[in-house]
Amino acid sequence: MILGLTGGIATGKSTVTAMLRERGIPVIDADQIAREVVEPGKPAYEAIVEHFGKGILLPNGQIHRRLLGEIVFSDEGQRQKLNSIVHPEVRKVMREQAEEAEQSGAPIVFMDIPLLFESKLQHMVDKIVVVYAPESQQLSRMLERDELNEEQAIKRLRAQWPIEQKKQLADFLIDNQGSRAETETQVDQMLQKIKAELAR
Ligand SMILES: CC(C)(COP(=O)(O)OP(=O)(O)OC[C@H]1O[C@@H](n2cnc3c(N)ncnc32)[C@H](O)[C@@H]1O)[C@@H](O)C(=O)NCCC(=O)NCCS
Ligand SMILES: Nc1ncnc2c1ncn2[C@@H]1O[C@H](COP(=O)(O)OP(=O)(O)OP(=O)(O)O)[C@@H](O)[C@H]1O
Repeated sequence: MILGLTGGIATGKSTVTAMLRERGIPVIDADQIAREVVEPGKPAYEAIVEHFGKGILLPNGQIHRRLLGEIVFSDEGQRQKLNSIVHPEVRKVMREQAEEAEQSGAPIVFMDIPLLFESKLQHMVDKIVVVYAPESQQLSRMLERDELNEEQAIKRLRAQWPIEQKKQLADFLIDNQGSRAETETQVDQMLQKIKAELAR
């Protein structure tokens, strides 16, 4: 069974991913793949430099993510352009990794895809898990974690579907407003339900 793990920015997807991996469950990470496919020399890297110019590179030739983020989270057209370069490459690698995991005999595979709904990727998964925290907490966790000011954090929030909308579409909801321990309990309960479904 392939489960899509999604949510909003800073709702706790990586936190839940770490809990799943601790339990030996493979998780394919779209954000991680999105970083790998834009490394120097990769086709997406070349296309990004071609479109956005050498001004978005660091002195070592890597993409200046903060600067590119500033551009694409302030301009929807530029964001769509970046998405159209990066997303097909990400999907390709995700499919390859899912096949590998299934071939290795894993009965349950998670795919952490932040933009699962926005990119209409529901067809890639059997069930959808939404990691939820209210918008106010998304903002405060973003401000604490990332070196963003409030305006920049709000722009990132606005680039995604509202979390309340995603919450309505979940097959499994993990409410990550409380402590990590409370989230851990919900992860275990969800896994029990999934295993029971598989055994049926
Ligand atoms: C714009 C970039 C360079 C900013 O990099 P940065 O290191 O600051 O952020 P990071 O990649 O860790 O993303 C953090 C979060 O931002 C959100 N986010 C990222 N890209 C997008 C996007 N195109 N649209 C909406 N939200 C996005 C996601 O919730 C993601 O989890 C980078 O996010 C990127 O290349 N984005 C395009 C690819 C993409 O869509 N990635 C996310 C899902 S595959
Ligand atoms: N239950 C919790 N209690 C306290 N802090 C938490 C909890 N869950 C997550 N956090 C913190 O909130 C921040 C966001 O969590 P995390 O990185 O897991 O979110 P994410 O959904 O993966 O974010 P992104 O979309 O940016 O990749 C992190 O700094 C994390 O340590």
